Amino acid sequence: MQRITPATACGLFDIAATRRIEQAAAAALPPHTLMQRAGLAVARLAMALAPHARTIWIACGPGNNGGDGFEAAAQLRHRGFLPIVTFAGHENRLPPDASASLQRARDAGVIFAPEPPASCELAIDALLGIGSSRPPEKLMADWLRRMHAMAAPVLSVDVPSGLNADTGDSSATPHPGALSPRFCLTFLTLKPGLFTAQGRDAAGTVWFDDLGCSGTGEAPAARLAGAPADAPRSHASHKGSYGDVAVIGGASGMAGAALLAGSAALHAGAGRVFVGLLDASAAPVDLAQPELMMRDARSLDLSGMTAVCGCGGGADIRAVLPRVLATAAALVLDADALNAIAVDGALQTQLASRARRGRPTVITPHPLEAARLLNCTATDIQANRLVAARQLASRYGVVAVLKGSGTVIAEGDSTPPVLNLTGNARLATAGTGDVLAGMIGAALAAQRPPFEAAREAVWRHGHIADTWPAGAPPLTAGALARQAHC
Ligand SMILES: NC(=O)C1=CN([C@@H]2O[C@H](COP(=O)(O)OP(=O)(O)OC[C@H]3O[C@@H](n4cnc5c(N)ncnc54)[C@H](O)[C@@H]3O)[C@@H](O)[C@H]2O)[C@@H](O)CC1
Ligand SMILES: [K+]
Repeated sequence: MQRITPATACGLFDIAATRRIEQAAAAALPPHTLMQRAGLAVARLAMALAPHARTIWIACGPGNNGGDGFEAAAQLRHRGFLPIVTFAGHENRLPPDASASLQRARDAGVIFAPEPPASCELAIDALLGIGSSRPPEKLMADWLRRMHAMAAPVLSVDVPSGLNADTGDSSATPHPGALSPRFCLTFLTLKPGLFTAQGRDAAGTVWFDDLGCSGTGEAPAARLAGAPADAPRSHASHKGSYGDVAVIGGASGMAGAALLAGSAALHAGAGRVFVGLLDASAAPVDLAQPELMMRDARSLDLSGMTAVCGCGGGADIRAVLPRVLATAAALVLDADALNAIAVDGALQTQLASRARRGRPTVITPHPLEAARLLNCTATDIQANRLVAARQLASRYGVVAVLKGSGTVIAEGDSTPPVLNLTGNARLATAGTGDVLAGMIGAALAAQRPPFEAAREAVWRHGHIADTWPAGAPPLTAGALARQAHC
């Protein structure tokens, strides 16, 4: 059993692949073995999470996920615990494995109750796993609501009930805000839906058990990003070794966004950083950051530079975009640049032509910006973030960074997208997106391949928030930018 952390780098498998892996594993083992292993693993984690629990409530559903719950109940009872099982199903319609486990729970003396206990020290959600086919209703929905209203930790078996294991969508399922601590023990494969959209909030800390069935010929649907390797600088390097970044943005009243991106690029290690402001009346120097070379946006020669375009650009960014798209050696497009491209077919054609000319581009939309670029709604984007990121990447010939809980980084169709696990709600403050754009710009300027540049910068950006000291003042975008080297 392994706890998944932001440093974990491994493949994620969709439901169809997981089913094939499960069938192959079950065929190679004596009957009922997988479910016994799954139940034992649940019982072990339950005992570790609540070693002194008097009451453990296990809510079991009508399929094999419920079977894992019965099996865990039997194992816990054998070890002296007093699990209380509530069963939302019909005994005579259970699949064979689950039916055998129900009998084992009865034989072990497990208590079956018609109603959940009023309180417990641990609740185990074994209602629905990868066989969930519609939002939980009536009894199941009621039990889930009660479970998440309790202060006790919740341990989800395989998948939080009602969560789509492929997409992380659980918009119709009662998984209310962060009340109780959440854990999820998932089997055989790690599923992408545990790590993006509503998946992270619903699952909490994820544990993985391969049930002794390691090794698979299946192709992953996505991968976890994992921590980037350190990149030591050679002694003989100089500022030219790390490239030039030009931030283009900062229309009237919005210079701060461009300065934040510039500061982030600087602290992330760019050799030189120019800030080309769209507001011609802006101050000629940033006294707090004199390293930033302030220019008029229209005067910069971008042919040897990485441009970071759009931060605080407002409507004025439209006028400079044709030249930026045509001339920037490498490019990060954010915010207002993305909004301008979304409504302009000529700019879209120009963007797509960059890939054919061998000029790398990374785009960093949040879900609403992504929706504008794909001509759909933010709800559509959130319903399948992996697919949306892939569509962005292939339609525009770019590396797409779809921001949000479980940021997705996608590149074309040949590479599986990557899901990033760093970051937290501290980043939900103005300017943090500008900082990310600047960090990606610095990595591109240092000649990192675009997919790697995006993956590494996204990981580091979130890691700063994850390691921000608990008692320290709130994380601001300026402070985030100053930590961009971490
Ligand atoms: N078969 C095996 O040997 C193993 C199965 N495993 C477990 O089995 C799970 C998959 O089992 P199943 O394929 O039986 O699927 P589930 O147990 O996830 O659920 C399928 C059942 O729930 C019903 N259902 C779906 N959505 C519902 C809803 N909203 N309201 C009410 N009923 C609903 C379906 O009609 C079906 O009866 C995995 O997630 C995992 O927990 C693991 O124990 C590994 C081994
Ligand atoms: K479950």
